[in-house]
Amino acid sequence: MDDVNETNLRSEAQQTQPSQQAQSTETHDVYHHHTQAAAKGTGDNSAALHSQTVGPRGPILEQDSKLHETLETFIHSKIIERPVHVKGNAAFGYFRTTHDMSAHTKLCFLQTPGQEVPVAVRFSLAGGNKGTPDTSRGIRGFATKFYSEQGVLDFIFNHIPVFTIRDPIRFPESIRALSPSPVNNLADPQLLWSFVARAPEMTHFLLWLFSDAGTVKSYRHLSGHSVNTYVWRNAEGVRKYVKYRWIPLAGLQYIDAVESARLGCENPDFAGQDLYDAIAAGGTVEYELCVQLMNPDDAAVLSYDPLDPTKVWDENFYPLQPVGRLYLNRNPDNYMEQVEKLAFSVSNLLDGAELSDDKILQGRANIYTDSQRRRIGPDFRNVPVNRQADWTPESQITSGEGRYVEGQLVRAELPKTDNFAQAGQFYRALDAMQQTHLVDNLSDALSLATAESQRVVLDYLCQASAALGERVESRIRQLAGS
Ligand code: HEM
Repeated sequence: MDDVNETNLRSEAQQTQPSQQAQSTETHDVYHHHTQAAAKGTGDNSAALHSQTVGPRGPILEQDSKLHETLETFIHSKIIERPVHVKGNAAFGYFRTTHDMSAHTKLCFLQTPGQEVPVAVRFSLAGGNKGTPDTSRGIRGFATKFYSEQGVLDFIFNHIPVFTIRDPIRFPESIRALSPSPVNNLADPQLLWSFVARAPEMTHFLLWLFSDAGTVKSYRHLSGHSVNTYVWRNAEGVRKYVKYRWIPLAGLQYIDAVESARLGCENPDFAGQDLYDAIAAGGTVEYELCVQLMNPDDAAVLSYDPLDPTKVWDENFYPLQPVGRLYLNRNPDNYMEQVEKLAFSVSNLLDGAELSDDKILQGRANIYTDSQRRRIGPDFRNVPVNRQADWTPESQITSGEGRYVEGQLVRAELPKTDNFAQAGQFYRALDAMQQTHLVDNLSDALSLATAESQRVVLDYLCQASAALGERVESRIRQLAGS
């Protein structure tokens, strides 16, 4: 199995022969063996193996271990779902460095243009379940595993640049707000809006979500944002803040609410199918990796905190710098082993890449592997696609080695919150049609909230942009009258 999966992960330059690839599709469970055996029959289509019975009409014997193994193997063929990002699709390929990043980071595969590492990427829907339409409004995940000579590095990104909250202790509450009712498993707008009313920091995220950026048709046309601020450390030990971004080379594309609903009915797996078909037809799906770099001292002079994931960094001051390109050119051939068991963690780091003090990022540091121990089992690192069979706790790269930190233990908000300025900038930067889509989408959803939640959320919108707040309020009045 090890050899087989090693084969699947090699970069394009080292692609395997078709016969080897076919071999990798074989799963060695008893169930599969039986169906294969039946299929090979010469004209006799009866089952290759029967349950052991007393006479041909039964009863079945409890001692029939062949039957037992067959059924027992079947019930273990599924694993526990991820707690979030349940629905997803993956592809394999490689990353090629285009720019020497050694001035900023020791990351082993970013030292020389032309360096290549194999990668696995999983795109996902952050919310919903395995039946949720790919085109429905929501956040898409974009997770990448780089298999370098020094070990594995994971990027676990979302498709919009800002997050809902800035303290991880609110994560369960925020996910419950975006989930169906625990009472009847049906959509309950009060869950979302009562949370938003208690989370002014979510205003920026809300505008992104209800703009057309919240409805995506294809994984080949979306960005990936690190959202969180990470750290790069160079050979001299100098640390810089870094935000990463994947830019789709086929261009960024969003759809509006009408097309989202139409495509969702047509094919709930629209984006997954589109990705699979593009690669199966011999195509390559490509993204450019860019970074924004910041001197940590800038935090003192900025109006916002660069460790706050509800904020973006102004590209005029922190320009996007190209790093390399991602090429996806191979579909998985075993969904369970290569997609469901993919185990990403922000703590899969390499020398030169660290976590910052961004509280959301720190809150994520251990929870991914906790989830994987539960859903895959304690041996999740030994699953070939995760390529960490030699991993030990000592081999883990921990962040900030040697850094001096001092302060009082507190449970406190960041000193600079600035919840509304960037939300207003986002609205003003949209063209007239996009502004109208945002107003309509937001009004339709907010009109279902209680009067009190509406009042509070409208106040947040007005603080972001008086024009936006007024348009949403008047549209809600219109909807109530119609
Ligand atoms: C406190 C904040 C967060 C917590 C507690 C959290 C927790 C989790 C957990 C437990 C999983 C499932 C892991 C697994 O079973 O394999 C997950 C998956 C994921 N998370 Fe987060 N998360 C947080 C914030 C974020 C942020 C800010 C992003 C993006 C920037 C993000 C992106 C993802 C993605 C893309 C996946 C799916 C990975 C895959 O394809 O397997 N999460 N998260």
